[in-house]
Amino acid sequence: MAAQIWGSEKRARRRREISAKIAQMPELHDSKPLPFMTREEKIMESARKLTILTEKMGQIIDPTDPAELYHLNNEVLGLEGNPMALHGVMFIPALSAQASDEQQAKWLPRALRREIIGTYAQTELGHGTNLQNLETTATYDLATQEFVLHTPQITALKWWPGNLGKSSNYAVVVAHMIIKAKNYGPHPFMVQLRDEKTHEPLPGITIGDIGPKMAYNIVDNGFLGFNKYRIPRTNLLMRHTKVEADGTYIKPPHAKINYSAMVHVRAYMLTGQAIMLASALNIATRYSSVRRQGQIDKSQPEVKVLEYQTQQHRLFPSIARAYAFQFAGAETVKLYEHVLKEMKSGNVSLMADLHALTSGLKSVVTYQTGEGIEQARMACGGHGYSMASYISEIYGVAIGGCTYEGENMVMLLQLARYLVKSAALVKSGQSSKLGPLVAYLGVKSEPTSLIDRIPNSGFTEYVKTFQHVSKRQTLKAADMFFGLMEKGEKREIAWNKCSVELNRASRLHTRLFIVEAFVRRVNEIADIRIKEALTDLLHLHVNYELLDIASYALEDGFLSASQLDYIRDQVYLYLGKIRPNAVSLLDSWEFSDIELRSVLGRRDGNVYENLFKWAKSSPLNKTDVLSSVTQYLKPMMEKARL
Ligand SMILES: CCCCCCCCCCCCCCCCCC(=O)SCCNC(=O)CCNC(=O)[C@H](O)C(C)(C)COP(=O)(O)OP(=O)(O)OC[C@H]1O[C@@H](n2cnc3c(N)ncnc32)[C@H](O)[C@@H]1OP(=O)(O)O
Ligand SMILES: Cc1cc2nc3c(=O)[nH]c(=O)nc-3n(C[C@H](O)[C@H](O)[C@H](O)COP(=O)(O)OP(=O)(O)OC[C@H]3O[C@@H](n4cnc5c(N)ncnc54)[C@H](O)[C@@H]3O)c2cc1C
Repeated sequence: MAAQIWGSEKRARRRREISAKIAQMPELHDSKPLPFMTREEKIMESARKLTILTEKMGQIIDPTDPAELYHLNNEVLGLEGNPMALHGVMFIPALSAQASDEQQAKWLPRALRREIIGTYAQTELGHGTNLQNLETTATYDLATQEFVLHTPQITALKWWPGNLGKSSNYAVVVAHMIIKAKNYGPHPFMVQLRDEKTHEPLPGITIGDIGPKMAYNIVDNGFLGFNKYRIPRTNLLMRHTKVEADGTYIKPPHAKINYSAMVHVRAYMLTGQAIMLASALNIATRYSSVRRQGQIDKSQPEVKVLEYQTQQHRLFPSIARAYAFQFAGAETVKLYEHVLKEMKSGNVSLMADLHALTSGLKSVVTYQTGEGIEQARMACGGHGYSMASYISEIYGVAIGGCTYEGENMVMLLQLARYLVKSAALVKSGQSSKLGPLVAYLGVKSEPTSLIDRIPNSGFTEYVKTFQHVSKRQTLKAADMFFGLMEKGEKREIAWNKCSVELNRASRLHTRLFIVEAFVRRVNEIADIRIKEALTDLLHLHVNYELLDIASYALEDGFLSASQLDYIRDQVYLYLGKIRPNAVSLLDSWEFSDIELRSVLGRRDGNVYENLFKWAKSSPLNKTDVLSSVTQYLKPMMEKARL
């Protein structure tokens, strides 16, 4: 199963080897539980491990393999981030996709050797979503052949970029490019922020940390201001766009090609989210098979809480989602790598499809991951609320994904643009022009679902039902939009008035893609036992998801009330079937105890003893009487006694 999850037997084996090596290297372990450290201590601890890793990485992993790097990162540095998180996630990808060959030769080897640390600085205090209204300017000075970066007012301060505050000395900065008073829109520039020897900010740069966040606090998300700060013309990233010495602007082959670093993260973050969901579920499911509370049959001893159907219903559908996200994520990464290769050689024809797909997926996957992790926390009762479970940190980090790389509602609306265009093709009889991801919009569906009549259809009837609801909602939302425009409403006003319905269409379309990705993967599996276990999970997935969106299929009678009862029964049936495999389905992800950082989720199940040990190690327990008591509470009580 691990081979299915991680892509191949070799990958699964390599992960095991890497974990085993790390287990033997105490210098790479947390020196004490992270929840007991202050933010400064955590940042220091992370930097300590990061530098050891830089020295020893080659002994542990193949540093050119992103999957091995990611695993090493999760084991040693963990989810809370590290001082170079954005260096790998966005700075290097931005340079790789947007810098010319000459620029790459100059900067990439230095970045890869970690001679310099970089980040991606785009969002500002006043604007993150609406990139067209970013306020930082890069004005071309023809006389000196330099760009002058400037922060005209407080809202133009860069705000949020990870590791910008304290760690990075370079950044890819996105600013409006102005040449001879003409604004060419946001463009990426390579900018040195700090002196390479002293690490002091360079003159003209104001920089710092934005303060603690809900989670992810090892990362120094930062602010950055420019006071007429000059950089050479050749620091504009010039793979696709060029500015010549005389100020001539050569436009890129696609207007949004500069957005590629964002698309990169949107594509890669899906499997990252799947891992976080599976981690939280691994903790909750293991604990649920240790925790005994109450009896189902009063004549019997207390049961493991995992025996309760409500507990299974809370956890198992999310197990199925974690697998579904991992499989859909793997497909998306493959597509992304293909499109990136095409883009580099000038073929931009697939960019719109990739943008639509990743916009929908990042939104649905991050939202459902958040839901699943929160349910996992509640499934652990009181101990889930303790940082000893570590679920709250996983939750905090995961839900950051609902916001970063494009706020979820906004990204769903990006997909909706694509769906509405596709609907227009269907309505004008041009369905043959639909791309493969939306081809179903042009196919006539049956009047009713056959789900309960062809139970061994290999999920075909389920896929058809998802297609039906997605198609119907897309055409309905598009009709609403076109109808408003026909009545004389301006395009943007009409769009806003339909946006809830449009986003519903985007979610349904994306959920269909996820279901199909899961079906595709299960169909490919040769090993009978693995196929059987995943088929059970897929049964739970399609029935649970369909129940969740049933109103769309009931509205037009595509599903009947009795079919709904059938679907519900299937959910209960598969909860029971999955129960014996539940712990194994998560253990198959092979997270080590080092990586999970959870007392509740320990592999050996020795929870209570270790919870007590953990509590005793709380810094508050170093003394029996705290100074807050001697200074305030004790005098108060004494005064009251007088
Ligand atoms: C190996 C294992 C690995 C596992 C790895 C796991 C790694 C993950 C780790 C995660 C840690 C992450 C740390 C955090 C990083 C956060 C970094 C950030 O947030 S950085 C900051 C992130 N910030 C954000 O994400 C900001 C969000 N905002 C935006 O992206 C944009 O403003 C916008 C897209 C909303 C609109 O843009 P705007 O320019 O106003 O455009 P219009 O709306 O006017 O549409 C015009 C046309 O353009 C089209 N089009 C648009 N984009 C694209 C595209 N990319 N392409 C193609 N086309 C695109 C669009 O479809 C439309 O087409 P049509 O319909 O006309 O045909
Ligand atoms: C953990 C974290 C890490 C980050 N790292 C980076 C980084 O490394 N580099 C970087 O540059 N940035 C980074 N960001 C910033 C992030 O990319 C932005 O916060 C994000 O893109 C959302 O933009 P915003 O903050 O402007 O939200 P807003 O756009 O202000 O969103 C507020 C509300 O307005 C709604 N809204 C906005 N526009 C529309 C619209 N057109 N239609 C409908 N609703 C709309 C949204 O849906 C939301 O409900 C990070 C953020 C976080 C939380």
